[in-house]
Amino acid sequence: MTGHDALRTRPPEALTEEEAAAELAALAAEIAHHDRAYHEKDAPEVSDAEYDALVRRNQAIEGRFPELIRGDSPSRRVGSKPVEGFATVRHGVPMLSLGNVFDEAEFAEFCARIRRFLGLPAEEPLRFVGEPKIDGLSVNLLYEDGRFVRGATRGDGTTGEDITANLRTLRDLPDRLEGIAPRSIEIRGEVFMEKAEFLAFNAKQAALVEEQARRAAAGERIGERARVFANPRNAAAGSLRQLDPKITAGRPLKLFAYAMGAASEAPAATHWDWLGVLRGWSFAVNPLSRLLPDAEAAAAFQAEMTAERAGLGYDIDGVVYKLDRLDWQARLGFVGRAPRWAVAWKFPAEQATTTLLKIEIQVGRTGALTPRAVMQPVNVGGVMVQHATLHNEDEIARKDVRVGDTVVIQRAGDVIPQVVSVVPEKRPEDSAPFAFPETCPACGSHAVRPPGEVVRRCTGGLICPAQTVERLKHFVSRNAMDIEGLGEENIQKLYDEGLVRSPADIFRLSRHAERMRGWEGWGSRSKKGTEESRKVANLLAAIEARRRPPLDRFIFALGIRRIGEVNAKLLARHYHSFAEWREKMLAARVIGSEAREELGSIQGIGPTIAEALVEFFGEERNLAALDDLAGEAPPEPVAAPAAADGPFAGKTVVFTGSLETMTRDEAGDVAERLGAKVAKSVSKRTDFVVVGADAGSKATKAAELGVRVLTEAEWRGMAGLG
Ligand SMILES: NC(=O)c1ccc[n+]([C@@H]2O[C@H](COP(=O)([O-])OP(=O)(O)OC[C@H]3O[C@@H](n4cnc5c(N)ncnc54)[C@H](O)[C@@H]3O)[C@@H](O)[C@H]2O)c1
Ligand SMILES: [Zn+2]
Repeated sequence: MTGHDALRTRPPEALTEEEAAAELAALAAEIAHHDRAYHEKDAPEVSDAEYDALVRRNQAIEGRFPELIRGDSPSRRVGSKPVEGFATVRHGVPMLSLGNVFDEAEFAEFCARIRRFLGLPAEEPLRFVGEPKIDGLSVNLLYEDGRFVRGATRGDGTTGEDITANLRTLRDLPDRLEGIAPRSIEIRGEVFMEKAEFLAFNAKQAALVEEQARRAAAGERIGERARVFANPRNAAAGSLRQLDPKITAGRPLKLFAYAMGAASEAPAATHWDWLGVLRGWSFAVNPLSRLLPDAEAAAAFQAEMTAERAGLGYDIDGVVYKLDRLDWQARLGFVGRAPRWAVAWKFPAEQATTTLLKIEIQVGRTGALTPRAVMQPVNVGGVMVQHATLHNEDEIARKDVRVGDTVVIQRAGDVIPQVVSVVPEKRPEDSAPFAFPETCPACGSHAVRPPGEVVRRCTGGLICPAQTVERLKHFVSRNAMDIEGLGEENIQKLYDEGLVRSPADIFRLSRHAERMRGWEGWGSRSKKGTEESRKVANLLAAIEARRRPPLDRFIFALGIRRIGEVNAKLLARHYHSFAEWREKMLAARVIGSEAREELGSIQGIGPTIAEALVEFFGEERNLAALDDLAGEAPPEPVAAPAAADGPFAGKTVVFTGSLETMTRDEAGDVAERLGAKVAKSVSKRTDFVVVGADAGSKATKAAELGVRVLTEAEWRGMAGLG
């Protein structure tokens, strides 16, 4: 705990003016940081409950020391600045935030303030409209002469991001207002994602992330990175703020309309009637919204929504209460960043304490080890919870979570429950810090964690059951062994039937031909001579055709971390035969060995790639599977690149400086394919030096030695890259 956190637990009355000023400064910085993470990056670092606690602490201190309120106080700001890449839109009327209340007493205070301001007697009932507060992204929709002309995010409240094209992809957004519409009107509402849609969408994103991680590990270049979102709100915001509206169109977004901004004429006198007008214009209005005759009805509605919350299709974090009379709203106006006439009555964060029974380690399809808490089942806000995420090894250490601990878990809008903290006073005496396993629970192979990465991974790629199917799919894929007819579905079937457990098994399938013909769709109930009855024969023939794979494809097919096609080629060309490669890799396991140095000296093979190879060969069981495979499908040595004719055939080329259109490794690969040798340093035997930006001494040396120097454009031209 930092000294600052310690201060925070003291009531504001107990602070000196100096302490209060210091804490306000720290809070301003911290809240601004979280605002950026949440609003600009859609990637919050703390839960909403934790964030709200900071905001309330700030309010409490400001309430006690009003003269210390800072110019950049979080109580004066809304959201965050629009991000770059979007045009900005100035809202006709600012889009603000909402004040919060957490219980009946605070709600009563809110009502009392309204009465005081309007000079209403205590008997005068306050009529409200209650609307579930969906956790989404508010948008401002401008209609002119009944046509949708522009849509924007809230941004910092005054200016937002222009997301018109993205909004047009929403099915819930009418392009035209039917019937009579004002000349100009701003309509406001919430864009959100339903829970089930969010889960399905995020699962797809998670698979994409894994896939990209695997491809990146294999040395492939990845375009835009996929990401998983912390909650539906961030997913909706991230989806809506895409520079490419086609991406938005593919996301399951919904819209509920609920407010009015600037308008050339007022279409209603009460908020409730206004919702009716919106419905008439065929906007979706939340059907749970309700007209509440007085504060007691509001409190009853709050209780009702608290009970119904868990069963709703979308996340809500409270209920918004708006004074129904628009003339009163106009008189009340705004204070700071929120209207005086509306408030968000938030639900308490859904937390519960229970006992941690076990920390389970799950192995993902790419070998990632992820920890999961198994707990004594407990009711959290109406839902029974037994599992919670522990994120990763570092998180467990940071929170010092131990088996047997009493833990606080939370479902604060987030769909996957999290372990927030442990209750140290309740820790059993004999407890020990959790030791994250260094072997894979699925296969027993070493699990390693490369420096700088948070994820520990199983190295038993070829034998780990958790990874087998994915590995096998990669093994047979087009750029690897390229076995026709052995797609993902068939691999899965062969795996499920127990016929294929390792790559070598594929080459032993002919032994099971009879059995395979018995499977439905594989030739059983089909007439002789049909496509289906030939399926098994075709498949076995396709496998036979790959029994002597070229070494580079063979190496790539193994799915070793960081060994993509390019690196596999480099290795195959360098070591020439399988036997040589295997022997040198085994020898390279020793740090400082000659073989290790040789590996490191190959142009294009850096230390992380060398490390990945050594890791793979360091696992005895990988070696057994590899030898088994090489016995069934012995790889063909790779001939030195054909000395084609052309400007680079048989020449020695050096690349220096940074190229704009490709990495040096990629350029080297191209040059080799054209029959050139790629060298690292310039000598008299060098034929060409290709110079990129910031080229250093090599360019100078080339000039001294009279070696021909090429610009990147000249090199591309000569290499036929256009
Ligand atoms: N975890 C973090 O790091 C982090 C950071 C910043 C903000 N937050 C969260 O964001 C929220 C605070 O941000 P805020 O300024 O948007 O305020 P707010 O969420 O308290 O209230 C304003 C917002 O409520 C939404 N809303 C939903 N239904 C509505 C309805 N029927 N009528 C009117 N508005 C409705 C609108 O989007 C509006 O902009 C809090 O929930 C906070 O916890 C979290
Ligand atoms: Zn494993």
